[in-house]
Amino acid sequence: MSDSPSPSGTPGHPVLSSTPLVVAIDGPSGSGKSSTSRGVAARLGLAYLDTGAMYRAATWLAVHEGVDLADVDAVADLVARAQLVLELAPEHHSVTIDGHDVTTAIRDPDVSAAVSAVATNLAVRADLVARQKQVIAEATGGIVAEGRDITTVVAPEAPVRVLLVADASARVARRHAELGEHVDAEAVHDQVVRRDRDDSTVAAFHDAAPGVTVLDSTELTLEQVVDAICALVPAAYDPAVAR
Ligand SMILES: Nc1ncnc2c1ncn2[C@@H]1O[C@H](COP(=O)(O)OP(=O)(O)OP(=O)(O)O)[C@@H](O)[C@H]1O
Ligand SMILES: Nc1ccn([C@H]2C[C@H](O)[C@@H](COP(=O)(O)O)O2)c(=O)n1
Repeated sequence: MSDSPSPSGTPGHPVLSSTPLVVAIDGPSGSGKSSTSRGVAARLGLAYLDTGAMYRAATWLAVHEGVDLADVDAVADLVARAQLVLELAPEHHSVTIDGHDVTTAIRDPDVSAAVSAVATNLAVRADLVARQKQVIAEATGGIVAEGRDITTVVAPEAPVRVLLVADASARVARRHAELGEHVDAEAVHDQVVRRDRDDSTVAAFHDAAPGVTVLDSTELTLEQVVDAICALVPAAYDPAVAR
């Protein structure tokens, strides 16, 4: 609980912030960003923005339209013209691009294997970052946004910024458990380790920027991670959840 008097409050009774709460969560693949972000959003009654889903949807569209992912201009032009709609409720966050519901399809292994080619397309990044900023600015009830560059590029002024990390072995094991033991171990390793290496060429998500809280989830349960992030919320936003 804040003990410094706010402009018109008194010690211990802060004036609730009039600006919507933004929680920014970055981290490598398999660190638990999506699960954690959905949990924090549900607990705090906030919207939820999965920016990775936007890059995945853009990738799905390019593949669906038969565009060569190496043709960066063609991909950027296609994405710029695309209508991308995300449902922002944490419990059902659908993704639609140009009228196609791709909520499930964007999680397919072929999309996971190809998405870095689109995520490292700088013109696509500029386009999707602008859209992400607009979604956050329009989230009048507050929002949790997760990805790789939220704490540094998309929402660097967010009052709560977290870099969620975990040991590579834990991240690979979690993703393998999620996909099923039948999935080839090499493919899982590629989805986690190789993709992070590619992604880190355009977004700095291995080291925390100044003011960003690093949270290592390796030895924590999902619930413990959600608790730890909710505890970072300044009292000015909601004393009930800042305890
Ligand atoms: N703290 C945790 N302990 C154990 N398992 C976890 C924890 N956090 C998340 N998981 C599980 O690990 C798997 C990956 O989590 P999640 O998809 O949230 O990671 P992510 O960082 O969003 O990955 P990506 O960026 O690749 O989408 C899921 O099955 C999830 O339930
Ligand atoms: N803000 C973001 C979010 C995601 N990406 C990249 C990283 C992955 O290659 C891909 C999909 O993300 P995931 O769904 O696995 O979190 O998009 C990015 O570069 N910036």
